[in-house]
Amino acid sequence: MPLLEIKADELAARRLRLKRENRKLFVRRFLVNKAAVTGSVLIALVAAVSLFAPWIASRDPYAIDVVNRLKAPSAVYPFGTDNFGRDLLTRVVYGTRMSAEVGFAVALGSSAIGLVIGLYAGYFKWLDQILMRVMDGLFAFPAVLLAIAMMAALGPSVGNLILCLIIVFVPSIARIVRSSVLTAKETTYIEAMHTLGASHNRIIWKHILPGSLSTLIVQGSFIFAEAIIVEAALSFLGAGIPAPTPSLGNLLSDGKLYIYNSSWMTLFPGLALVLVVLAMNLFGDGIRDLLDPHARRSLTKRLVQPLKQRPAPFQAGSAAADEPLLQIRELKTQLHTERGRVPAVDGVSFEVGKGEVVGIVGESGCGKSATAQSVLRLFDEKRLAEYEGEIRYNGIDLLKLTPKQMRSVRGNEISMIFQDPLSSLNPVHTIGEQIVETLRLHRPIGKKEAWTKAVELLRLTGIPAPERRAREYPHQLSGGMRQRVMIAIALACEPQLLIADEPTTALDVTIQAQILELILDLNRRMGMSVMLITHDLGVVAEACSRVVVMYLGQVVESGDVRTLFEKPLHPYTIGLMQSIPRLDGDRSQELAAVPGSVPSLDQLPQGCRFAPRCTYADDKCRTVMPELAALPGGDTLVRCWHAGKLSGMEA
Ligand SMILES: Nc1ncnc2c1ncn2[C@@H]1O[C@H](COP(=O)(O)OP(=O)(O)OP(=O)(O)O)[C@@H](O)[C@H]1O
Repeated sequence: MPLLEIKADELAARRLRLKRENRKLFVRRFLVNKAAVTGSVLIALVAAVSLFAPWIASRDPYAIDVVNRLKAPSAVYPFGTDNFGRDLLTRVVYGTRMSAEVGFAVALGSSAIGLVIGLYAGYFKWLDQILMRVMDGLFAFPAVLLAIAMMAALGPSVGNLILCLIIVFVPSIARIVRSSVLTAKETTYIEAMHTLGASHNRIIWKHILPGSLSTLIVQGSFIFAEAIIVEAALSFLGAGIPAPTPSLGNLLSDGKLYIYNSSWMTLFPGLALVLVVLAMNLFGDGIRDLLDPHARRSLTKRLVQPLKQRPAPFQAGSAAADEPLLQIRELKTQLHTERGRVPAVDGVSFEVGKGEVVGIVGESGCGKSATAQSVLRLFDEKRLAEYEGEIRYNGIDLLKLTPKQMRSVRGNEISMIFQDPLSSLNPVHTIGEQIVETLRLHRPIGKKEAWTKAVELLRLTGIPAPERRAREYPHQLSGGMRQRVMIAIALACEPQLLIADEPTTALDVTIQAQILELILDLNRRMGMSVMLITHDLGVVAEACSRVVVMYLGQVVESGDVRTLFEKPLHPYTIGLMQSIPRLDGDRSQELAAVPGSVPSLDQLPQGCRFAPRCTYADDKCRTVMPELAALPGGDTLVRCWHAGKLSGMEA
């Protein structure tokens, strides 16, 4: 039976039904949001006035009629006339249209430019320094003052006004978008997208942008309102739209001299200004609530066009059948941190065979995750990390691949799952969309087929009602379910190697056992190799055939699980084993923990790294670093001067 069973017709019908339900739900939520409804009604009114201006006000907005100057509102002139006898209703209608056009153009222009600047400045640190300093410079000037200065230089015209206002408002959009990018960048789901092989541009536009959209739309609508106010202020001061073109600012400016005797000249343009600004502000507030990613449904799909680009394919090598799938040789990963250059991984060597489960153990900070991240080259190679050594995957050294080739390895050949499934999933995309994304990133398949596969993958990982779950967002699922989803995403492209970095740590005990069983079951059924990173030696004993014990960036002991657990040779492994609670142990006795704690990487001891915590340490240990080597007649590799002596002792 094929792994992913397809029931396309049934799924398509359900999908259509769910789409309709989503739409209905959005409309219902919109209708109960008073601010959004009132704002939208007012905007519709302004839009109608702007579009149908010639029909609403049939008089010529420029026609001077001195005989009828300064006429009070009446049946003939509902808003009265101005100092040139022009019909004020007509001028307010055309003025509103002009102001709305300026507001719309400025909101659109500044949002588009500010969005691009904010996205790239937030994502690339080096660009941030340049772009944000320029933005800060512009932001330091009060909006009106900056606009006046630019208009004075360019000269008054509608086009120049729009250009100046776009420049004035770009910094506020850029700053807001940038800060939402900085927050998004911290989340593990963006890291997870790197592990799945997504390019920077794809991550920015597909995964970070949706999270910034609600902020952008809200801010855009406020800028619409603010641009109209600044336009009015500039025109009022004679530095905006040149007279006699009607704009709300010009009308207020015209009325200021007659405010005491002909107050209608300022009253009606003033009311129109309040109406437009209020409409945009109410709309912005309402939309902010509706677009909250935790409350909304499938809006992102409509707002974001999927990007089509795919990473260049990685030509998998063909290692001999008996050769290990992954061979790590003398891997060194130096990280440039605030504490200086530190060796997070320091000469690590081990192998993962085809279909094998290898455990990596050690206390927190021993370099387990750093080793895993190095295999997928997840550290930023421009600023943070330098790699040395070899990481041979199917005979090909991953350290020699280009970034593009590396992207096609991640999520495709080698997948990774993390300990916190919630932060590894994108909150603004449904579960199904995220699996489809991974599939389409590496496989030339259509959306429909990818969706069917996504549902089957969810079924494979034991998620009940997978069709419904695929439509849900990460926050709607329990921790165990989310980890199953992460596994489904990791398995989407049927990788040959799964790196599971403490996949059960964030889950409760019964769920931990289920997730572990699921990983092992998939390993057995799909023949997929697994690199299992854990603190839990019990899990290693149960699940792995070989184990690698790490301490301070180095392998201190590695070998066959049974042999190593029966006769651990390194004092650190012995310490770790003694700290495991035993059912047959004496419960009145405290569990022995390894004394002391893992030192920081910038304070590495001389000689054996474990010496300061080791009860067997002597002068030689404290001065000369032991090599990782097997004892005569043994297979287990150990890095200890006293291993020979310890091999004769009981653990
Ligand atoms: N991005 C990073 N920047 C700076 N230092 C880092 C980074 N990632 C890891 N390190 C450092 O590398 C060392 C090893 O960390 P690593 O996360 O690999 O440990 P670990 O054994 O996986 O621990 P844990 O079980 O807590 O995840 C630590 O000293 C850590 O501070």
